[in-house]
Amino acid sequence: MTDFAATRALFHLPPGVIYLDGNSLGPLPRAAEARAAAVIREQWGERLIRGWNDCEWMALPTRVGDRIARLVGAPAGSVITGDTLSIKLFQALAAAIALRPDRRVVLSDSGNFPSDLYIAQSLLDSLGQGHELRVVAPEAVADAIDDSVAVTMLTEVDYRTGRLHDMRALTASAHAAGAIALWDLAHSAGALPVDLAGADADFAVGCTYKYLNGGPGAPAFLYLAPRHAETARPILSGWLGHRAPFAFERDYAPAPGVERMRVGTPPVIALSVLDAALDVWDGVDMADVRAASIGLSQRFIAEVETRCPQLTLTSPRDPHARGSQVSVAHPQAYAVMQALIARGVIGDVRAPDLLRFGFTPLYLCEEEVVRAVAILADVLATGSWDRPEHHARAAVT
Ligand SMILES: Cc1ncc(COP(=O)(O)O)c(C=O)c1O
Ligand SMILES: Nc1c(O)cccc1C(=O)C[C@H](N)C(=O)O
Repeated sequence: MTDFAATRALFHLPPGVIYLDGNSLGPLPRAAEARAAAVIREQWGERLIRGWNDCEWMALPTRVGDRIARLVGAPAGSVITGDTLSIKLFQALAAAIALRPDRRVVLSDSGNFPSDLYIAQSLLDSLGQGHELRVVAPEAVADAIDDSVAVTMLTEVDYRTGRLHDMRALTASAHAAGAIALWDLAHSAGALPVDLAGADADFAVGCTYKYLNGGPGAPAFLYLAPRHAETARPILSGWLGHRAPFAFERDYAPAPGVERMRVGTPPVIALSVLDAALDVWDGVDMADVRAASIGLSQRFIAEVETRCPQLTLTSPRDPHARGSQVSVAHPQAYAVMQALIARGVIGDVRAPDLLRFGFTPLYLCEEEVVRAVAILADVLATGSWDRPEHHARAAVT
């Protein structure tokens, strides 16, 4: 049984804050702070360039990848870390398309994160071979998979509503139609059990700054199914994806397995911080996390529906049909959220009208959820959100 009081003690949480935004940016694991200082002072500071060998910096992308693999149901040696999610998505999609050279359609849905759709469209345009990005409603994905589809490119958990796709069923449908299945796990990794191998996914990508608590801009990850490991073509063929980077050969030859999806120099400090952040997961059972997260989000919904008649639930009511976040609509969502944040309850908003809250049992308990909704109810009932300072828009939301 996971000891959530013990995991909570591993985080620095600012006093007076109830943090319901770990689905966007996880809080600081104490070990990450110590590791950052040690890597900067002792490794970079003292070892200088010798750190590449003495501190095994070059192995970080795979070593950290293996730790993430355990959390997303992937075998060791199938996950690489580095770059950003947008870059890893580009690489995975390009490699997936190349595995189906006779097909021209990439299928996605309108709930996908815009960056994924932008990246896909720009990649398809650059190929100049008449590829089409077909975007359907999330509920229409299953029926839209046919033998024109080269790749299904889906984000398992919708960033706005938390709606959860059935990864196993949709991957099976994609394969039955001869397509490749690519999954974005940005809102899944560390939020709920993911079984990439069991679902038979071909590619997956994800970020580590949300539920994996790797810090702002933390490196992304990419999963390559072992069956494609020797055939997938890395499109951003950087030198560190070469089979022998320090041979400095004129021509590119891919490294074995997922290592070919490396691009350039690993972000050593960021990967070290992420490595330390992942210590939190030692001894954590993802099934326990899921059960606790459902408990928190169900309690949140029940409290909101009892105390906040001004809000409308926009997430699936069935906890098994959503990830670890809940959104509710209010016409003045932005100002309401600013008023809430001013009272110490941090969530976020997504335009035009969604208040979004993430549930992270590693450091959040039910009493805080109840208290957060009491404050939200007060903000709504008193109209304290309707002050000029709460309407002033920040650049990043
Ligand atoms: C589903 C999804 N895909 C892609 C991204 C973009 O990731 P990044 O900005 O790290 O490249 C995000 C979040 O920003 C996301 O939620
Ligand atoms: N990646 C982000 C950033 O650099 C700044 C602010 C927010 C983010 C996010 O992660 C957005 C996020 N993917 C979302 O679910 O909306």
